[in-house]
Amino acid sequence: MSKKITITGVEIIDVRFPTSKSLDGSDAMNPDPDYSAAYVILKTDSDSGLEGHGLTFTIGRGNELCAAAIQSLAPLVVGKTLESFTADMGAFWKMITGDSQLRWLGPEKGVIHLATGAVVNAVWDLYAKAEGKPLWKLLADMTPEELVRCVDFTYITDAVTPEEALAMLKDKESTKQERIAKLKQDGYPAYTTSAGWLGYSDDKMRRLCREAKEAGFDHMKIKVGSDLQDDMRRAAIIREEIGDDLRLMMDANQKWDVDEAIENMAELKKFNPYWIEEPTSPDDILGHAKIAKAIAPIKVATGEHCQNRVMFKQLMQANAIEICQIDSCRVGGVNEILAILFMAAKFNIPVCPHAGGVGLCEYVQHLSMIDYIAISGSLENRIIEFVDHLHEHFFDPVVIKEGAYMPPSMAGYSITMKPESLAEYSFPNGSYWEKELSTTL
Ligand SMILES: C[C@H](O)[C@@H](O)[C@@H](O)[C@H](O)C(=O)O
Ligand SMILES: [Mg+2]
Repeated sequence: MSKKITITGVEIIDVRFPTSKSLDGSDAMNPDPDYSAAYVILKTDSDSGLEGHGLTFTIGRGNELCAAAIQSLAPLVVGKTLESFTADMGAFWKMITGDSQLRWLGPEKGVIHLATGAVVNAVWDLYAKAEGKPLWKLLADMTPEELVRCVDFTYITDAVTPEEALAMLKDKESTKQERIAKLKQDGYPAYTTSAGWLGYSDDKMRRLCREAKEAGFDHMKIKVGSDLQDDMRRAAIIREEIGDDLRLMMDANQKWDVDEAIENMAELKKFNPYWIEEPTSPDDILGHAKIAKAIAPIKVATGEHCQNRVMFKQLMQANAIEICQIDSCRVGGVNEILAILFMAAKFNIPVCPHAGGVGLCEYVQHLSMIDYIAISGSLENRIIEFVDHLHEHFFDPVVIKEGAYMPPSMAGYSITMKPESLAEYSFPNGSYWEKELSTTL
């Protein structure tokens, strides 16, 4: 970085896509999601017009609360230089989450933390753009010491210490380039949820299963949790389409009580599910542990609603999760994700990020790649979720080849949306919503 870059302002846009109309993204708990983003643009004084973009994902109503919380965080970054942050990214994160009056709203959970995710990710996007590198490469080029310094270890040193994290990174340092070469060659394995949304008709589900298989996917996920008999019927159809060899995952989106989850999985096990995702409340650590014990060898997966690293720590310590589903903007952005990746590597738990939303595929590919390159060093049982919705709105959309994510090459965090998309889908005054709301009034 040559000249210092000052953040001069924050633009916040409430963007909503009407996915509930096609039932894309529908599940047992969320029957009508409108994939939405509280979107942030960090404006700067750079000569080349550099901006940092970030978003946090919601499913529609309430997106304005996240936008308002981002507004509350804005004074913490406006008027500061990017260099003052990148000199110590761990300190930057502590500053953003440490404002005592705003911290009262969490701490580190709920709307304020979703907003933190958007702002922190926008700073990382700006950093990566200023360095001319995709985010995964920016992180991969850091020394072990630099990467460890990005993390706030507060509340997790009983699970992993900075010294242990450093040792993990040093252990993988000499073989990093081999893994980068492998990613460029074969990509990072993915699974698809696109066929499995609950609101889809049987015919559509069958067609999408066939298409996914032809596209090279060998893992698929379906939604369960509305009605057991219907879950069994749909699982049977999917197995008929994909055969016995492909891995099938199930996602209950928090629908069940603990014992109900155990009972229902005793029935659904005949379809040989690889994992059951969010079987119950995301806050019920002991409940997850009970389920995991009862339904083994079916694995318990969770994380898309796990609010911070402290909850992940407890899930891991209690043997309550076997698949860690990080979410790029539910927790406080890249820094906190790194903390979770260190813990997952320590506990030997595969990380399979959550990406069912808008922009989440674009984000999480970078996170899984840095996990493979520098932290866990492994692809074993690791797959990134892929959903085939709304990629056309991004400048640097994901590239999937033969069921795998190819490493992005454009500078930044791949999350920059096209201005015309922002204009059309901003709520409620974008051209799409003006028209839609005037006809529904
Ligand atoms: C409402 C959303 O589409 C969820 O169903 C989705 O995030 C899902 O849980 C997933 O695992 O992708
Ligand atoms: Mg899910």
